[in-house]
Amino acid sequence: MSNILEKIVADKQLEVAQKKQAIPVETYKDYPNYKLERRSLKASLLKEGSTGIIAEYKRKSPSKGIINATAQVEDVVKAYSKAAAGISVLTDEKYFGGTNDDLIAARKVATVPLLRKEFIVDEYQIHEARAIGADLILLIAACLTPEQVKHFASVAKQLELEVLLEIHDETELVHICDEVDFVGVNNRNLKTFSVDINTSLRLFDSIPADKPAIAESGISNTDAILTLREAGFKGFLIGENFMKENDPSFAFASFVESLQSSVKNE
Ligand SMILES: O=C(O)c1ccccc1NCC(=O)[C@H](O)[C@H](O)COP(=O)(O)O
Repeated sequence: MSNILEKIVADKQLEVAQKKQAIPVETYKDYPNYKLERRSLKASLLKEGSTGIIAEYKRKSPSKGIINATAQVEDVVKAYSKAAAGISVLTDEKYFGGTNDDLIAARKVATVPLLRKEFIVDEYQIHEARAIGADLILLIAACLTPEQVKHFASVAKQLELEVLLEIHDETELVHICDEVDFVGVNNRNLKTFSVDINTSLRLFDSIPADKPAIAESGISNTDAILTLREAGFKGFLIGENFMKENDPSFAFASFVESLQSSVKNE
């Protein structure tokens, strides 16, 4: 595990232990969003004409510090909903400046599936994800054993949540199991924070054909999407490229317009 992941995971374990005392897991069934019907990212990604973009609401990050301290979650999520296949909302507060309330607010206005972007280290957080209104969860291979991935993914399935498994390199391919719906390749090296979409391109052939592949991080132009799409990727997780602008909604809309016109001219 990289140093940053080790720190995040250690903090998360502590946070979850405290939360379990404060909010018993059984109480999550009473949350209004627990009862909502779930949306499928798989259906949305595979829909004819999908942009494949999973647009992320991200205030800050370990690699960049503050990215956007003013954009309101409802405004951004409403704009993303117009053309994204899905929306990712970070709920980690310490490192990413997110909260569960961001996801709850996003659920009120989103019309596409919502990914709870969180460092899941305990099945408690999967029940919490459903309670706040997520449609899918992220499992990060670098923080979990293959057995934990299998177990957490089956808990998610019981709760009707889809599962995105994230890998960073070849050594993490062993974490792929039947219970995960998508395999994401994160292009960010967590030791150096450098991003390189060649990581996705290199790993694509090792991803089982029945799991839509999602390229994550460091996507900053439409050419990258065209290259990744050509290689076979169905999804493109993009955060900073939109959130670094004063108006992420406008940045997203312009990006989509440029993507659609390059597709027409192909
Ligand atoms: O973004 C970071 O600095 C980071 C550091 C350590 C662990 C995870 C991190 N990012 C999480 C993500 O996966 C990204 O937010 C997501 O893929 C979007 O990436 P980007 O488009 O580069 O903002």
